[in-house]
Amino acid sequence: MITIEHLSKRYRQSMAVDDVTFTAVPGRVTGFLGPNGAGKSTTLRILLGLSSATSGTATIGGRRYAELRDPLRTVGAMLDGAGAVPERRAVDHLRWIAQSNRIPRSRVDEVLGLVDLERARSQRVRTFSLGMAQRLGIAAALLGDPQVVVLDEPTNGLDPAGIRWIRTLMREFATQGRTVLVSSHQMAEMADTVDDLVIIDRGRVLVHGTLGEVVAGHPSLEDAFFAALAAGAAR
Ligand SMILES: Nc1ncnc2c1ncn2[C@@H]1O[C@H](COP(=O)(O)OP(=O)(O)OP(=O)(O)O)[C@@H](O)[C@H]1O
Repeated sequence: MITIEHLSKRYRQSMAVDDVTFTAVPGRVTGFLGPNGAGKSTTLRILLGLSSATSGTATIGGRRYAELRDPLRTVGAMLDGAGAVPERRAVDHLRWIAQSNRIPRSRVDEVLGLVDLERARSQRVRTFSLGMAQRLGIAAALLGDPQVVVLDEPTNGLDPAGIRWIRTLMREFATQGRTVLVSSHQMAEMADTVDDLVIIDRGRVLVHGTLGEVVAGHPSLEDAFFAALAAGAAR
């Protein structure tokens, strides 16, 4: 379970994240939806120990990232695509992460299979298409077989087949009882993918509920989203 409580992050005069509170629970896909600059990545970076909070907490299973005994086996994350050295071969990228986290080498072959990259395993990352790089990023996130999966805009730049693949994968994770938190600014994709939804704008949570609750009373998620943004701006 992911718990964000009264989380704030100030950059000089502006609040990138402003008193954000929500949870993402096991067995469900939680969408984190907001326009550019809303504070999604900042929240996720704090959750993953890559940035510090000004105040409040972000925990995974009740612990801050820095307090996790075995982080990669607890939470798998993909931020900014593969995040691999371009000259490295895909398999070596994964082996390096596995080795530095005491994960058996055999798991590298397993995750390459899970993301359907076996045939590209010896290819250098710089030759990868965007979709392949996203798959490699997901493979790295899955190395520790974590119960919590965090994906920051995983479908950015993907073709419809890639989007469908990621959607199916997230659904599988949830069915397996994992907690899935996925950020996006694409509404159609969220409407097809998530169980629960958090809408954020200008660092503040505007709506948090099940997809049905958020859309209720609106013709579509897109309408609900813009209504939430307008109501937030008027506050
Ligand atoms: N290192 C930084 N220094 C100063 N301001 C920052 C920094 N990182 C983010 N910000 C600001 O914080 C706000 C939130 O940014 P963030 O990247 O979290 O948004 P986002 O919702 O992930 O947007 P996007 O969909 O464009 O990725 C923005 O106004 C951004 O300019």
